Parts: sequence; structure tokens; C-alpha cells
Amino acid sequence: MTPSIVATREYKFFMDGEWRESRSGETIDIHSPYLPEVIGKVQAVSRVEVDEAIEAAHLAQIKWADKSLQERSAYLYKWADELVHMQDEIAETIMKEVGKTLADAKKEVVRTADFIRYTVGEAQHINGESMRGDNFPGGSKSKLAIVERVPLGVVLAISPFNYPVNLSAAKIAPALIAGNAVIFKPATQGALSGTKMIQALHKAGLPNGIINLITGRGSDIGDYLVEHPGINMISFTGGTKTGKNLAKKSAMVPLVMELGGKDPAIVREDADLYEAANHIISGAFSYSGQRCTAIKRVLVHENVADELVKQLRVEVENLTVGSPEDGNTVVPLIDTKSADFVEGLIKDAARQGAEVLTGNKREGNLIYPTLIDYVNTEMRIAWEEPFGPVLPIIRCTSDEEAVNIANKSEYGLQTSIFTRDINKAFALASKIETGSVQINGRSERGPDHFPFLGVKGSGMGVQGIRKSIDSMTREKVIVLNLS
Ligand SMILES: NC(=O)c1ccc[n+]([C@@H]2O[C@H](COP(=O)([O-])OP(=O)(O)OC[C@H]3O[C@@H](n4cnc5c(N)ncnc54)[C@H](O)[C@@H]3O)[C@@H](O)[C@H]2O)c1
Repeated sequence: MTPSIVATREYKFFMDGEWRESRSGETIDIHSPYLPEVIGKVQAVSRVEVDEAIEAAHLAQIKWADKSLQERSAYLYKWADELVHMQDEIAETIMKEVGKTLADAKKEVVRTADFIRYTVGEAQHINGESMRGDNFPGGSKSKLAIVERVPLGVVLAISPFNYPVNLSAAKIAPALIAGNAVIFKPATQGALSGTKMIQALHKAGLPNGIINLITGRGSDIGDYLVEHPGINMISFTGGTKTGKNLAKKSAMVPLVMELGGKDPAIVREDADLYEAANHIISGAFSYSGQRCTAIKRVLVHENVADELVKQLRVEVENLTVGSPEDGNTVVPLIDTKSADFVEGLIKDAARQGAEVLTGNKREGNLIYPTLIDYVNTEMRIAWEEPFGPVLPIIRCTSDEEAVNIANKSEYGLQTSIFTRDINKAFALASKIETGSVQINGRSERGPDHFPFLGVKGSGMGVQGIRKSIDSMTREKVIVLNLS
């Protein structure tokens, strides 16, 4: 096993332009999903320090918003360049911390640099508008409204473990370019990668107080951050349960939430089964299915189910399984609790009569890719999000039945429809209750300038570069009353 490059180094948190140890005197161990040792420690930041960070952010934000867009752009471009310079170091940290292959971790870092650059470009093309009063009956032509977008103040960015750099920067970059300061709370597992990303931003010379990295357990300081009166907007990505709790606790601040999913792949009788199977396999199993937009159930017409299942089974059995260090597709899950949960879903389905075709084997946190046929709607796996390498097949007798089961879910992130009939695809897409519908493709986030959203239990508000900037700014109207 490769020795850890991050050893048990203790990392500081970042506040008001300085790397600091917490006065709490406490640290949190960061474990790897696949290495036996603790790979790093982060500070357990106290509530008083949270107060201090938010105050520093407010003071700094005023000057930051006063800078020209070109000045703010220059810092963000430097940040993107630093990330690219640091890609090997950051990717290795991502691999060890969240168990992603080095190739995928590098892609995540480079995609993040691209994201930042595109965000700057997008912001440079946002303009306000003006309007005259007499467009409305009785309004006066002498009233001229100038409508601009202004920053909200201090944005709280809370990110999940699975894309610890990309999903964090997807909040931080739009917030910063729009003139906000940021309090960034990474997932506990993901905090080392998040820290490296902030080191890159620090190297870019960002003024003090604009970005603040607060580490600590979400369950300890999460509520305190969310309820804090100094927070002006919250951008959250994570599980639905955490998100619902957050929505209840926060008061009168704009929220954007990207939450869990149970994305179905609907395979019609007329689908190209070979194409569908390829998309479904990469959609369901890459990074062990630990993606919000992973395909988490297949709703296939019964007339083609045998053929699809045969193809899926061959492909599932060909997936590489093991350590991310060897470039495997199916890797150990983030922690034991997650592996226990996935195992519980498989056992429940098997107990209730589903046919486990392959997989259903576990070594530590590593769950072998598992394909389960003849799943019915009484089984937990038909509805619950596994965040693991397990794919249930539900056989349907009609399009209507598939759409009904798809829509009955508490989630509404994305749906894939596989068919050769484009008219039918659009007709079904219009009935589907998810943020996006993919026709003949796997569900996925991105390209990053597409709007990205979940409905129902999958979220509220919209991300995607332009939409994220919009969500972190508001309109300001100045009315000129001409004589
Ligand atoms: N829709 C999307 O864009 C998207 C993307 C990635 C992941 N996800 C979802 O995220 C989940 C997996 O990620 P996870 O396990 O890191 O999720 P999680 O909900 O456990 O944690 C997400 C973040 O919330 C923090 N947190 C925990 N308790 C908190 C509290 N009381 N107040 C504020 N913050 C708190 C955590 O520390 C972490 O930073 C899955 O459900 C997945 O579908 C959604």
C-alpha cells in the first residue's frame, strides 16, 4: 500500500487572511475510506471563532464589492492557475480522503479551474437594465429606473464529501466574482481537499477576510452557522435530511439546496439496448455510485427486460473493483456507516424476493457491484438512495407505469429516458417531475453552465454558472425622478 503523503499532518483553519489553530484546542481526525491510518487532522473551530470569521467577512466584503469586476476577475483567474499548478498534490489528497481514482481526482481539479474561468467570463457579460415609468398605465416618463445586480453580503457555502473541490468552488467562485465574502464549511471528509483548494486561493493573494475556511463537524457547528444572523445567503449541497433540517433552521435568507436523488433510467421497448446499457452502467457504478446524479433504479419495459438485464449483468461483472490507487471503478465507500446502509438495502430486497444476479459481497467498506432484478415497489431499494454500487431493476408493463413509479419518488433530481422515438421521448419528458430529463444519456451534472436543479426532496433553487451568480446577487433599483 502506498504510504500516505498527507501522513497525520494537522491542518489549520483559515480566517481573516491567516492560517490558525483553533482556540478550542481540539482537532478532528480525517480517515481514509481505504487506508487504515488517520490521514490528517483539521481544527474543530469554536462558535466564538465562527463569530469572528463572520465579522471579518462582513468588514472585508464592503471593500471587495467596491473593487472593479476586472480586479476581482484577476484574483479568480490566479486561483484557477494555482489549482492547475497544484493539481497533482490536490488530486492525491482527494484520492486518499474520499477514495476517488487519481485520474478522476485530477479531472475534478482541472474541471474546477475551467469552472472558475467560465464564471469570470460569465460575470463579465452580465449587465443591468433601465426602464421608464410610462410603460405602465399612468406611469410617468420622467421616472427612470436603473436596475443593477448587487452582492448579498456573506455567503455560507456548505459542501458534501463526494466532489470536495468542484462542488465547493461551484459555490465559492460565483459568490466571490459577484462581490460577496464567503464562509466555507467543507464536509468533514473532504476538509483536507477543501483546505488545499483554499491554499490555492490564498496563493492568489485574495484580500484578508474574503474567504474563510471553517472546519468542524456539521453536527456541532452546522446549526450555529446556519442560524447565524451574519449569514446573508446559504448555498448547500448534501443529503436531503441535512438539507431539510437546514431549511427549518435558517430564517429569512435565500437558500439554494442541491440534495439527494433517486434518478431513474426509463428504458422503453424501442430503445437501443446496447447504448442504454452502456449509459446505465457508467451512470450507476462510476465512483461506486457515490454521485447525486447516479442512476439509482432502472424502469424497463418487460418485453426487453431480459435482454437488457443480460447485457447489464455482463458489464457489471466486467467492472474493476478495489483500491482507487489502482484506478478501479468500484472503490470502497466513504465510511462503514454508508457500507452498512447499502448492505441493508440489498438484504431487504433479497429477503422480499428480489433476485440478486451478481455482487452482494462485502470486504470492509468495499461493496461489490450488485445488480438486483425483479425489484418491486414494496422494497426499500425501490425508493431509498443507496449512494453505493447497487442497481435495482423494476420491470414495467407500460410507459405510464414507468412514469408513475418515477414520479412517486420523494426525489426529483434527474431522469434518463432511452428510446428511438424522439416524439415519445418529449411526451414522456413533459410528464416527468425532475429538474432535468436526459434523453438517451445518463443523468449527470454539467456541462457546468447548464442550469442544475432538483425538485421535491432533491432541492430548491438553481445552480449552474449563470444561475449561481444570480442566486448570490439581488436586484437593486435606483429610480431617477427627472424634472
Ligand atoms: N444534488 C446535488 O447537487 C448533490 C451533489 C452531491 C451530493 N449530493 C447529496 O449529498 C449526499 C452525500 O453527501 P454527504 O454525505 O456529504 O451529505 P451530508 O448531508 O451528510 O453532509 C453535507 C454537508 O452538510 C454538513 N452538515 C451536517 N450537518 C449539518 C447541519 N446540522 N447544519 C449544516 N451543515 C451540516 C456536513 O458537514 C457536510 O459539509 C447524498 O445524499 C447526495 O445525493 C447532492
